[in-house]
Amino acid sequence: MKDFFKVMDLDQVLAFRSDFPKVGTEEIPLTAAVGRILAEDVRSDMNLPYFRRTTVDGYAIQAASGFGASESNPAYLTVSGVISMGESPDFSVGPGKAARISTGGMLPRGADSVVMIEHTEALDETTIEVYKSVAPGQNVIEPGEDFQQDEIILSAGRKIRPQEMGLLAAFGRETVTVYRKPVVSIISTGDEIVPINQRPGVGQIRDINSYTLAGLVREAGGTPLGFDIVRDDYNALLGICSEAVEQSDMVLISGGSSVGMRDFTIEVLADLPQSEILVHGISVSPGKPTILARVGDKPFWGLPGHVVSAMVIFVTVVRPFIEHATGLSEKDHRALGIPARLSRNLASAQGRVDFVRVRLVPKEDGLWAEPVLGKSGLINTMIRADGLIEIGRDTEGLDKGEPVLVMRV
Ligand SMILES: Nc1nc2c(c(=O)[nH]1)N[C@H]1C(S)=C(S)[C@@H](COP(=O)(O)OP(=O)(O)OC[C@H]3O[C@@H](n4cnc5c(N)ncnc54)[C@H](O)[C@@H]3O)O[C@H]1N2
Ligand code: MOO
Repeated sequence: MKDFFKVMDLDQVLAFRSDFPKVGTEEIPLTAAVGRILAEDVRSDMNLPYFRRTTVDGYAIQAASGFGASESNPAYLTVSGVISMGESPDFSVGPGKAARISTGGMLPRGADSVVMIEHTEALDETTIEVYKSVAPGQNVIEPGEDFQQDEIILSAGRKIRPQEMGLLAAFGRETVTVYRKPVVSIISTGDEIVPINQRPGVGQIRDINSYTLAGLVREAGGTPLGFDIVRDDYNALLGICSEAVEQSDMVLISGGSSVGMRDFTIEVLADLPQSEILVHGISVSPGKPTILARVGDKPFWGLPGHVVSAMVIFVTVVRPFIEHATGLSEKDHRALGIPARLSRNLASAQGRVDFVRVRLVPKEDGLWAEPVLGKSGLINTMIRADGLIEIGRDTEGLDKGEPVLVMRV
């Protein structure tokens, strides 16, 4: 009988990431950059903001001119000008003076703060009463307060979110160099699997994994490349696998990873040119029957066929490899979960890591994680779940009320 012959711990498997290269880079328009991974360090070529600017509508003054001012004892200041937006004021504000200014306007020389319009009253064209004092620097953004000239404002490996797009825009970057999106081939195998546009006959099932995996690949920053369903046939599988390796940066094949009579994945992988089996079996549940091979310099995964197992292995193992390929600075999704408390006791076998599907339930006393139990062939358990919790390999289980981290799925 066949057997799993290279069973490894999760962390041993994850350590293989560094054996694989990152994908190349490309220059893209800033408008298309959201979700991409920066491949360059970006340096500021000027202060942001470039000039001292106010955050309110009011009067630019020297703070000392209004010290001690109150409703009952206002300070009287002389208006020496109005500041036009987008221009540098050509006058200064001395002691006892004020200049009308709008939000975002540049402070004139001499002024160090801005008193809000609602804390003043104009007595006539040139005189105001100030009812509230301001501290030096109040209601003002200093030059370089946001970002200083000549600093690294974003480092390579950073995921570009809308706020990073805004920052790049602030520095006039119309294009940005990012890592290419890794192309990930997705192959489903099994004589019983039919395309989703067919009504399954008795003994058949529609291809679920190609779709869950394509969604997961996209979420992880890759581009999925779909293939036709492959029958349980050594030659057919070998042909498609060779094609997939040619056309992509990583291959995922689901089904046929176990040790049954029709599980050819391991043989095909062993026979592909320049192939080395790194892992055959991971000490996790669900998803033990997982294969990782290196074909040339590309990772090739045999994922378990069960719909939940394929997803769990993707988010816990495959995703970190995709993120590595995209150049993303290391991000530990398992450690970044949402803190919650377990709603019931959970038993677990020692010697393997268990990933348990949970639903998040907000209650008066905080967030609770309620296990969604069920076989790993049932997609409904993933539909009802909000995430996964991890039970460590040296733990016999968790007690009701114990703190857990919920990794979103
Ligand atoms: N004697 C043993 N049998 C099994 C073991 C074991 O350790 N010893 N492990 C079980 C576990 S756990 C899993 S998971 C499966 C994994 O098996 P395979 O990776 O070889 O997958 P298949 O047998 O091809 O399929 C399993 C199951 O999933 C369905 N499937 C497959 N592909 C798809 C798809 N694209 N869409 C929807 N459903 C799919 C398939 O019809 C099977 O029902 O092995 C256990 N057996
Ligand atoms: O490991 Mo299987 O992947 O438990 O269902």
